[in-house]
Amino acid sequence: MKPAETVSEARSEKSTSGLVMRDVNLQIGDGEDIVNALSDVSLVVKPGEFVAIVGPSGAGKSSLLAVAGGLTTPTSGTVLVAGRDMTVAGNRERTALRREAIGFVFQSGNLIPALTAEDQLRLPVKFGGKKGRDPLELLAEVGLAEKAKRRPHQLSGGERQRVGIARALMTGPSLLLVDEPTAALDRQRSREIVELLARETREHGVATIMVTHDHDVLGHCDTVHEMVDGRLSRID
Ligand SMILES: Nc1ncnc2c1ncn2[C@@H]1O[C@H](COP(=O)(O)OP(=O)(O)OP(=O)(O)O)[C@@H](O)[C@H]1O
Repeated sequence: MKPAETVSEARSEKSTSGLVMRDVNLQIGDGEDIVNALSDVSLVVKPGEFVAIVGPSGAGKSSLLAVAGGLTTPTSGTVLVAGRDMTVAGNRERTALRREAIGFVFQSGNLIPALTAEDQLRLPVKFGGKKGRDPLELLAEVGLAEKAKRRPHQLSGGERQRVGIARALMTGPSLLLVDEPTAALDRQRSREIVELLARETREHGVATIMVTHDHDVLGHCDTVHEMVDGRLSRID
């Protein structure tokens, strides 16, 4: 049983269309090998808010993204995305919610080698079954108007990352989960990519969480949280 206060808090936050995580625990493994990947993690990210998560390797940052994105079910706790509870949704509903309401951006763009930039953007809409934004307009928004017909090998690392960001925004997600977006980029490109994420977050009212090791880019974020041994605390 959850304490009554937590339940009513979670209910009153149902109208928040970003992310609400309350008292989330994730245990991985069994017996003596059990790892507390997440311990009592609570985090609210409102629409238009840009949150960074830093912390040492193995601290639980990827686990947090996996739970927030409905890829992993936590051992206990509540995870609301766009007001819907990911932890009680069945597999099918969770997949639908993920496609409609959540965008993922990965380290190196994770693009499909054979597809042009424009076609990379059409994919999530094809699978999501939801009317998406106009790919060419979105490519222009991320500074790639001239490169819509290029395939990933004809783009720079920063440009590939921009395509990855545009693709994640195609369905107009409530929540954007970004894992180490600047890992493969130099300083200048890193700054530009994070500036782009900050702008998209604010202009489109997306709740964005970015995991990063790059302390240079934290100035663009609204709040910074640190993950240590599965525990999350706000540091800025
Ligand atoms: N499938 C798994 N089986 C067992 N333990 C796991 C598994 N996945 C993750 N872990 C453990 O859970 C903890 C959190 O891992 P997680 O990948 O979330 O950390 P992280 O902060 O993202 O690390 P990094 O910065 O290196 O990517 C670690 O102790 C890790 O070893």
